[in-house]
Amino acid sequence: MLRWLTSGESHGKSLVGILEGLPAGVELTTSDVQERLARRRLGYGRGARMKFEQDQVQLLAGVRHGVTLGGPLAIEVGNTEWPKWEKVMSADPVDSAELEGLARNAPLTRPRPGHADYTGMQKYGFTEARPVLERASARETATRVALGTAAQQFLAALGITTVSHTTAVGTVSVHEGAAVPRAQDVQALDADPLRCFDAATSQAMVAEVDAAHKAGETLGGVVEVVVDGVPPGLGSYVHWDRRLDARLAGALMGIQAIKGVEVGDGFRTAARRGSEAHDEIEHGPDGSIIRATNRAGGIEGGMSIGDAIRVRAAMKPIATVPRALRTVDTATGEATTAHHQRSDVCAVPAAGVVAEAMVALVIAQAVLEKFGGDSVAETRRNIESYLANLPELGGNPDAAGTDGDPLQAPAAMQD
Ligand SMILES: Cc1cc2nc3c(=O)[nH]c(=O)nc-3n(C[C@H](O)[C@H](O)[C@H](O)COP(=O)(O)O)c2cc1C
Ligand SMILES: C=C(O[C@@H]1CC(C(=O)O)=C[C@@H](OP(=O)(O)O)[C@H]1O)C(=O)O
Repeated sequence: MLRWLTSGESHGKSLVGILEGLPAGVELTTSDVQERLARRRLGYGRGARMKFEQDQVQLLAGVRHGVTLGGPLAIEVGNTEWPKWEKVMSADPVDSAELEGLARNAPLTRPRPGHADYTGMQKYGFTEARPVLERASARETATRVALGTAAQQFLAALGITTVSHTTAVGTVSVHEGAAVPRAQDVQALDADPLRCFDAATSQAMVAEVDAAHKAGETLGGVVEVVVDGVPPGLGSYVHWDRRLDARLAGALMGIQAIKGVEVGDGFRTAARRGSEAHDEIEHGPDGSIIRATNRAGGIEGGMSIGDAIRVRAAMKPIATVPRALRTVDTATGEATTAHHQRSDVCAVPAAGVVAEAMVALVIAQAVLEKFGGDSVAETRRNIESYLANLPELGGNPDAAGTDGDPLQAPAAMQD
């Protein structure tokens, strides 16, 4: 079973992630992780912190000479800003005289609507928001991207690729039916200020961010993750918690500020008639069974069907609004405005990179559940054997690749 945990505070010394259950033989280097983390920092509209703070990656355990060993993987993402926070965030007690007068240590008693501040203080018994926001902050997503890199490397070795892109920022969105990026488009996406695959829409998104910035506002948006090469049959219809769509949705909703998830055409499907909503089954040119469309996003009955998986996540606008929202000072009870030092105007492109990492972790988990394997080679063998024996029910008897026997695998999949 693949499982993962993250630890660390926004202004702590380091974030640490542990990934347990990854097979041996996955190629993974420090620069692979660094590269993905750099991608998470991209995006028009991110705040000052992305410029002055750096991620310092160390593969602490589970990898030797660039290849995983099969034991738990431990990745540290150190924070170059730590010297400035050493006293404020010290694990050990600090003399109160040393903290006195430190602006960074000023109690945050004006909780931000839309963030975890107020209820976090109530729930954990804090009198100010610092101890809450340190963990609630999306800085933690750096760890997910680091662990997601390992999952993506594993999946890539099996021919499964993941890519994310921005489909909406505020009111600007890519048009229905716009081209969907694939793995080979990652460089082009990274070069786009908003990781949007449509140049004209991207320009409009830049203008939307500029307008929000000028107005002291923040923005949300929508990201999409596309996974190619997934074999049919991951997940299951037999129980709610085994459904692949449910697991992907849970992982995406677990990202800070994500408020909605769509699988395939999702909410748009709800407005269609049945005949326009589903993916009809037909014979491809070689007689194999294919789908005429991919509206379902590659998942039916809680199982991957073998077509590209497409999932979208909707992000709410950043909670730390420069034009500060109304709140109550928890120390005095007076009506006031929420604390604001700085913030991202829009972090949607970064959320896409995080979403991609979460999707990769869930798909890797589902692959290992179905196919097992202590080494990548073993997982690959198991997948090949499964595919070679997967019956192509209803294949065209006259076409190459099947003799029409429903239990006969297509020739292309046989050893
Ligand atoms: C990549 C990323 C960057 C974010 N940057 C900020 C930020 O600069 N300021 C802020 O207030 N919230 C930011 N957020 C959102 C907060 O983390 C989020 O609003 C908070 O956790 C509450 O959201 P929730 O109700 O979904 O938990 C960011 C989220 C993500 C995913
Ligand atoms: C540090 C990161 O994101 C942070 C996530 C975040 C939040 O409230 O979620 C708030 C901001 O931090 P601050 O309030 O200190 O400016 C972001 O910069 C990061 O993604 O690495």
